Amino acid sequence: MIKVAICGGSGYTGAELLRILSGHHGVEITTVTSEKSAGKKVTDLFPHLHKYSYLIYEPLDKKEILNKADVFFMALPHAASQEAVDYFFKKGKKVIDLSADYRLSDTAVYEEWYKTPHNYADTLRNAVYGLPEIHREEIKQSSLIANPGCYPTAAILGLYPSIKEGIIDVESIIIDAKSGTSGAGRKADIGFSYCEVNEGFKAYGIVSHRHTPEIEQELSAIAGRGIKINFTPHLVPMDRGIISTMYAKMLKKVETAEVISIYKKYYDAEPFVNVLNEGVYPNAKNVRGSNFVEIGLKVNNRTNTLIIVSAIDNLVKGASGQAVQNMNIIMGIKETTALESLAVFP
Ligand SMILES: NC(=O)C1=CN([C@@H]2O[C@H](COP(=O)(O)OP(=O)(O)OC[C@H]3O[C@@H](n4cnc5c(N)ncnc54)[C@H](OP(=O)(O)O)[C@@H]3O)[C@@H](O)[C@H]2O)C=CC1
Ligand SMILES: CC(=O)N[C@@H](CCC(=O)OP(=O)(O)O)C(=O)O
Repeated sequence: MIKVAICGGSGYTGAELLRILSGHHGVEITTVTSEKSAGKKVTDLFPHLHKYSYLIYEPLDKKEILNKADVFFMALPHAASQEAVDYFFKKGKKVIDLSADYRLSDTAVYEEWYKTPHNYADTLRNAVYGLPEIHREEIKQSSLIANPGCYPTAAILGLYPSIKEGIIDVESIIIDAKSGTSGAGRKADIGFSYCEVNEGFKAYGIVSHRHTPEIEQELSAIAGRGIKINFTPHLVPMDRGIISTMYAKMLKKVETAEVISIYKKYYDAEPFVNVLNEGVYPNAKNVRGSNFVEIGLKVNNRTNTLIIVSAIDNLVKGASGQAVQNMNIIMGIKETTALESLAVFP
């Protein structure tokens, strides 16, 4: 049995880790942390997680919980994660960080976009960006996984084959993404209260969203040169789900059917990527509650543009599902364990 601790187990991604791991027979959850709910049962906050009636939240006391687990999931806000990740990693534990603290390989870029210091450049050098479809071999060798952001997961997987195959002009990429409200976490915030979000639909973080450098870092590595993107996120009144619609000018004359066939070849062996047939486009509902990614493609011959649409569940492939996928890889377990469920539809 792999002993698992979830630091930040009272938030949405922490709760989603518990839900997914409830179907993982090789795992025992020994520790869940919360500062505000220390002393309460998991089921006091989340009755749907009744399988865990024995689990009681405790504060994140690093020394106290160190020997209770082999794998530490860090489901904490960025900045709050940095020190604890460094501590558990240096003590020889496997660490999967759901925050953004170890995703950007350059601390100066992190500090510019997150407006907070990064104090662990030495540990950062050991982190692998945990997108299995692109970095599986490095993930296998690593004990510190920087689990990707939700928008970057949808965008990078959608763009990867087109960039790799030189189909699109990387200077022209536009990423227009929409997320459900759980993407903002469970914390109380007026901007995410019912009346503010329900029946609304708004753009935010234009030009300034902190996922911009993360997407640029990964796309630049794929392209082999520096890429700058236009990325605009939107908030939609759904609980969960991301749709990312991407546009790029084409460098080659390729018809839709051929682009789809290239994508199918790229993702043929990938258990969680579903490239849709011509004329079928992603729906956030088709991936809700699942670790799947849907990708739809269409060439606009009139404007010489490739349009790529990807859909994920932000809490699953965009966070906790991908984190479990990474745990399975680093622990040498079948990668799809506890992740095979199809979407909840409708
Ligand atoms: N929501 C999403 O779709 C995605 C989220 N992420 C990232 O995952 C991480 C967790 O997100 P999410 O679950 O949504 O966030 P939530 O706000 O829902 O939960 C945050 C958790 O962190 C704990 N926490 C907050 N501050 C501290 C602190 N200073 N020290 C210790 N514990 C603390 C909270 O505990 P307490 O009970 O004490 O408040 C809570 O358990 C974030 O970094 C987020 O950016 C990544 C991809 C997608
Ligand atoms: C709807 C919404 O608010 N979404 C979040 C993204 C969540 C996420 O993936 O954030 P991290 O990179 O911090 O892990 C946001 O835009 O800030």
